[in-house]
Amino acid sequence: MKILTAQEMSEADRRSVEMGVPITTLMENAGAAVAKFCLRHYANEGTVVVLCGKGNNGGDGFVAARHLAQAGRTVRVVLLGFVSDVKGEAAAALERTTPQPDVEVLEAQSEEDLEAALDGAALIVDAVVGTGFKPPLRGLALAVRDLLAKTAVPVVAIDLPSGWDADSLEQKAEAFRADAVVTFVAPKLAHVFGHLTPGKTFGPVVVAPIGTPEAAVVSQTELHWAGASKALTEVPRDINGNKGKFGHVLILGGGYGKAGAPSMASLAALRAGAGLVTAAVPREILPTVASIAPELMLEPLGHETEGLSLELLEEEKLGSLLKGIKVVGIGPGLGQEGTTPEFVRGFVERVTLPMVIDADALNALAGHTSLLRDVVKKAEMAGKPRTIVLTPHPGEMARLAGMTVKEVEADRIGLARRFATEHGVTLVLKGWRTLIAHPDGRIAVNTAGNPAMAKGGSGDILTGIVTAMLGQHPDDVARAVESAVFLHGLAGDFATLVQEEHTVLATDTVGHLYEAFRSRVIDADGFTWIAGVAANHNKEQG
Ligand SMILES: NC(=O)C1=CN([C@@H]2O[C@H](COP(=O)(O)OP(=O)(O)OC[C@H]3O[C@@H](n4cnc5c(N)ncnc54)[C@H](O)[C@@H]3O)[C@@H](O)[C@H]2O)[C@H](O)CC1
Ligand SMILES: [K+]
Repeated sequence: MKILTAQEMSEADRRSVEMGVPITTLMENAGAAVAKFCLRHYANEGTVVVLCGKGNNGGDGFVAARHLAQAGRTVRVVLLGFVSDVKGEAAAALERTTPQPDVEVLEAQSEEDLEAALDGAALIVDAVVGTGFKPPLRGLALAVRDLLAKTAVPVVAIDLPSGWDADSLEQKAEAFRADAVVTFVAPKLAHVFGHLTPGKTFGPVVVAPIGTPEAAVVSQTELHWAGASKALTEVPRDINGNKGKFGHVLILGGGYGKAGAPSMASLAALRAGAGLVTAAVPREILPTVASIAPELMLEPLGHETEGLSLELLEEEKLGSLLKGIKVVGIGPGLGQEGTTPEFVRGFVERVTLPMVIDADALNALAGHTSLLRDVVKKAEMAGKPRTIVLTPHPGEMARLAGMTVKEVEADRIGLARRFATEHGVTLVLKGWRTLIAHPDGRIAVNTAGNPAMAKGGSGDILTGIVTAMLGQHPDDVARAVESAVFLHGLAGDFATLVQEEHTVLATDTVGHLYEAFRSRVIDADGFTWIAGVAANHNKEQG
């Protein structure tokens, strides 16, 4: 699903009208969608107060109010201003709403009016201002913001929490509080990158289709939202499939005191559907790694203190290590001792299997990234394109790109895109809103996951999941990687529903992977949950 700027959204509306879908229809569908969301998720009795501005966001609010009243809810529309000031489409929507005997319309002129209007509300719908917001927030809207901050009544925002700039990557103090957001057609930048409360992830953000023709939605940014692909998680495993068909994964890593990393990557690969998983680790830690799961197979590598032997790169030895392997995950716990970095570079050069490169294997490539470009080019010329996925955190990215972490964080999108296109690789830049940059320049943004996952081991788990997904879907690299990243985040979100962010361990997320695979981001009403999907599923099941 594309991610749009406010400008692109208004162009989509304009094109939509040209293509024969009038604003009236869009507004009717938008308001109906909001009502549907409220009825399903805030089904409690009690008055719904719909706070409306005078623009089209308010128009959506009038339509929502009508549907809520028709569904039997007590509805109070509170207009910030006079009915006579409402013009155009919004006025028409208000006219379609006011014949409803059950909809009370109040014209609020003061803070006192607002306070009285909110009295006894069981649910508040924020339709004060949407994409038409021009900062700074002014007039009565300021008073509304302060009242919402004080009350515990749930708030559902239409399109955007009022006062939030659709293009802003950072939430400003201006914006209203919201517990859920229903937006339309496609997420805007703020829905994907924004924090509602600084440092805090926030509840459901859903995208409702409102009849805008697909062709009307054009995005220049090449940014899209990375959900788990239904095609990859919903389709049952081939009934005739055997373990070979689902990919034999090799996790190569580990070192003295670093048995945990390859263990966790292997465990995650097993849980993410790989047919077979082999961990190739230094002989000394082999028994420890083996103990993570009896399903795991093991291959001993040489002594770790001198680093991995370059002899392993000899054709015969490599051939025997990689026999039957479909995809390699290299790096977790590998260390940088002695010859190891040189081994990694030789491995990347010689092994043409799809490969996920993480941790110390990434560090081995710092200062040698031209190697990536060269092997990718060479393979392309030979007509056998390579699949290389790098999974750096910002520190590893900084080393790879030869810059500081601060510089990486200042332009994550630009840097990820440049690196991926220049080197012909898929780059998973981890952190708040992990980015997946594809070699063709497209970028997917992951919205699943939470601060519980900012812990050691998380990256190893991700490497295992990405490797396993690639092993199962080697011809669908982009979707396999995006799905893996999303599933990992979602598993973390499910974990925090039963534990606290402080207590969740990386291995705990593996135990919740099944819930991530099971969950659907598109609900029964056709809404796409770009945030809050775990909480929704948990509620439905509970
Ligand atoms: N395809 C779609 O997504 C559709 C979206 N719709 C909805 O329309 C709004 C955008 O409507 P627009 O009329 O352009 O603007 P707003 O209603 O968001 O804002 C105008 C309104 O707000 C007041 N205002 C502006 N800035 C401020 C401020 N700083 N402080 C206080 N008040 C402010 C202004 O005075 C006006 O009264 C979009 O978000 C969707 O919700 C349509 O339904 C069509 C389809
Ligand atoms: K709003």
